[in-house]
Amino acid sequence: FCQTLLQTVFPPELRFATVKFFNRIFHLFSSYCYFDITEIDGVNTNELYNAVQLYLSSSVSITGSRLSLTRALNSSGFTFGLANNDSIVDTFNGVNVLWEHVVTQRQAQTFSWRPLPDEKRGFTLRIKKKDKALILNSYMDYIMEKANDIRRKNQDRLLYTNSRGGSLDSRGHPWESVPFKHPSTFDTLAMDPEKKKEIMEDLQDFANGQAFYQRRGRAWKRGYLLYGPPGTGKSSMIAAMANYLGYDIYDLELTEVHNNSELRKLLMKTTSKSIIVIEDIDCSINLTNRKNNKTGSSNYYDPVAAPEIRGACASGGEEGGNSITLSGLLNFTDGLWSCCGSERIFVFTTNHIEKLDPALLRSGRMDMHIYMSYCSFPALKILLKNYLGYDEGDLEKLLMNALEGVIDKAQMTPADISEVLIKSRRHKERAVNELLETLKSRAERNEKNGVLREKNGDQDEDEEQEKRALESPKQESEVEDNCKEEEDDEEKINKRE
Ligand SMILES: Nc1ncnc2c1ncn2[C@@H]1O[C@H](COP(=O)(O)OP(=O)(O)OP(=O)(O)O)[C@@H](O)[C@H]1O
Ligand SMILES: [Mg+2]
Repeated sequence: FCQTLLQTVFPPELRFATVKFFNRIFHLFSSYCYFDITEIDGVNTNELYNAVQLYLSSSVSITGSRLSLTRALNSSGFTFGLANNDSIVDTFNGVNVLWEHVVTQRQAQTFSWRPLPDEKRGFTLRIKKKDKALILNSYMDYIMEKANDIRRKNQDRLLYTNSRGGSLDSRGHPWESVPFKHPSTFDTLAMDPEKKKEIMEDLQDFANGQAFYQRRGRAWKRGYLLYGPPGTGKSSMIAAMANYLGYDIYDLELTEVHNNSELRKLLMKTTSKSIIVIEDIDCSINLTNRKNNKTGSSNYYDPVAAPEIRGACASGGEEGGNSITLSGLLNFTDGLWSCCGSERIFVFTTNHIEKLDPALLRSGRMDMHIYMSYCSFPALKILLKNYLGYDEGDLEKLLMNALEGVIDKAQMTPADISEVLIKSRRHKERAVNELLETLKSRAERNEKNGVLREKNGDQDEDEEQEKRALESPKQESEVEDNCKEEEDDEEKINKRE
């Protein structure tokens, strides 16, 4: 009766104002203040929410009595979390704070551009008012840092892809991710040890170079262009880089990106400490620069990607403005947008460096051009060690000399060679002999082809010629390097192989 009376006597506005008033009074006398960290902030995913979740997972696992336990698909580890509406006390600089995980059901969905999750999740942080300044100044930074560390250490790194096209998931992410478990490392990568060392040092310099980049007013990013025939380890190199630095990989499928602004959005949603990869860039560039496409396909042309690209060309005309342009791509890597995060590595791969637009190759765009060559003798030694366990002195000198004599002429890729070795890895000696035979026959065939070519005169798609074509952009940038001449020891940038 009283309630009905109240409702009739007090109009809703007045009731609302009364509640607000009492809330005010309560907060005035309360010694605590509260911070809500919701999972979704308007339309964007709140990075802080994920960080808090991860940060708390370490302390929750020890002290919590009711935990949520999750394991991402294909992941090798579990993540503890605070159960719904549960709370935990954390201590920072001697100050106690209380975290509560608040989960409420979302009301029936009103109209929205994209579906929102059914549950509204968030953390509430309760701290004493007197500790507010102390905590906010450093606690949040501490949490972000700690969460990143935990993720890199405990969890698998992630491989992101934009295969969904332009659509976003219910949490507003354009990227889909899976745990990244590629076993390739710099130890397993067969290539010239000196070149390998140079790349590893370059990566290390980059990762430790925050102050260097800051002081020189450069965005903290680095670009690598990997080029060479298929099966020479370009993708393996990217995996090795990610494993070496502990970075996530964003594998950008350009054929799924419809226009420049979509490309920008994708970039904005990448996190720092990541490698952004565009494979087979020559195929993707042809997507819009169709004038350059007249050269047609060649023996390295990716047969899987080809129909897709042709389809994309047919649907998205360059005049319609509905496709990515080269300048859009360059802005992506180099323009103002490329620094909307930090500590990022861009890696482009191509089988045909000569097909790339010079604008992509000019100095400063891709800091290092790395030629992934056919298997050389030092690289072969690494493969023999990795596949058969043979060390430097284990094989007879005569055999090693024979291998050394044919390896360059055979022009076999590390992928070809590992195929031979893996086939008879149970019988090591047989494997080496088979390899020698294969190398010899390949070398012979190449020599014969070479003679044939001299007779025909017009075989333009051969590796020798390609190599020469590959040299030219390199030399060009070397000249630019000399012009720049910043005599600084730290400046190991712009080294070319
Ligand atoms: N340099 C290398 N060291 C060790 N293994 C290699 C190397 N190159 C190739 N391989 C082996 O060959 C396989 C294919 O290599 P990878 O995918 O890295 O070649 P790629 O250069 O990316 O080729 P594509 O141009 O076709 O993409 C790998 O799984 C790896 O086992
Ligand atoms: Mg590859």
